[in-house]
Amino acid sequence: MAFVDPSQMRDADTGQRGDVLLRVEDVSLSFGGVKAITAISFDIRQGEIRAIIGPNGAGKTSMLNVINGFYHPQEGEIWFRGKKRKALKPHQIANEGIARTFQNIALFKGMSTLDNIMTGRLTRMKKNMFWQAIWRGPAEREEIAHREVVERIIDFLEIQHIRKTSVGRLPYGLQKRVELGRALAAEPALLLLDEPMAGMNVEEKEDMSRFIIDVNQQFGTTIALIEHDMGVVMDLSDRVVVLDYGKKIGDGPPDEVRRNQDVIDAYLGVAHD
Ligand SMILES: Nc1ncnc2c1ncn2[C@@H]1O[C@H](COP(=O)(O)OP(=O)(O)OP(=O)(O)O)[C@@H](O)[C@H]1O
Repeated sequence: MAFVDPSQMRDADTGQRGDVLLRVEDVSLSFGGVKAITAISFDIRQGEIRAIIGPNGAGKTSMLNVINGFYHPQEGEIWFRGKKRKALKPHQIANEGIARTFQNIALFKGMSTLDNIMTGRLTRMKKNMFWQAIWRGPAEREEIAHREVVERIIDFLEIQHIRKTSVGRLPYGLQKRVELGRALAAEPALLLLDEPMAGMNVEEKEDMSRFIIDVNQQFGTTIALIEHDMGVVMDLSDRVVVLDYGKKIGDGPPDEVRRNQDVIDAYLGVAHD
C-alpha cells in the first residue's frame, strides 16, 4: 500500500480534498411502490472522509448499495473516476476499486482472522488454478506477495494476537476490525463502511475511529461511511450528506450541516409536507 502525504491531498485554497472520485447524479431507486431514494446528487472527493447520515429508513444503506453496484437505480447516473458507470455485477465493482463492510458483519465465522483477511485479496489474484497446475513458481510468488500485504494490514490494525483465532470466537469490536481488514486487503480506492461503530462500547468506538482516520491519512484511502453516532460523524468527516425520507436535505462540512434547520427538524422528528 502506498503512503500518501495527507497534506498533499487538500486543496490549499478551498480547504477541500482532491478531484471528484465518485459522483452520484440525480439517482432514484424504488422497490415496487416504495421510493427509497429520490433524485439525489452528491460527490465524493479523492482523499476525503464523507459521511452519509439520516434518520432510520432515510435511504442510507440503499445509497451505499447503489454506489457499490448491488442495486441499479431506475434513474440517474453514477460516475466513477471520470467515467459513467455501466450496470456491473458486484464482483466487477470490487475489481474497479470499491470495497465495503456491512451493517451486520459478513465474515466467515469458522475461519481464522488471517484467512478472512486473505479472502479480501481474491480480486487481486491473477494466477489461477491452470497456472498452479502447470508451474507453481509464479503462483507461489504471488501467494507470498499477497501474504505480505495481509501481514501489513494485521500489524496496522494491531490484531497479531488473534491472527489464528476463528472469527466467530472474537468479541464484536474485534470482528468489526477484522472486517475492516478484509476490505482493506483489496487496496480499494473507495472504502464504504456501513455503520462501522454500531453496537460498540465507547472504547471500541474510539479504537475504530482512530483506525478509520489512520487508513485515510496513511494510505490516502477515500472513505464513505454511514454512522448514527453524531459525535463520531462530526469528528471524523470532512463533509456530510444528510438524507431524510429518501431525499437529500443537507450537504456540507459538519459545522454547516449541524446548523441546517431541515437537518435539525429531521432528527427531532418534526412533521414535514
Ligand atoms: N430490499 C428492499 N425491498 C423493499 N424495500 C426496501 C428494501 N431496502 C430498503 N427498502 C426500503 O427503502 C427505504 C430506505 O431503506 P434503507 O435501508 O436504505 O434506509 P436506512 O437509512 O439505511 O435505514 P436504517 O438507518 O434503519 O438502516 C425504507 O423505507 C426501506 O423499508
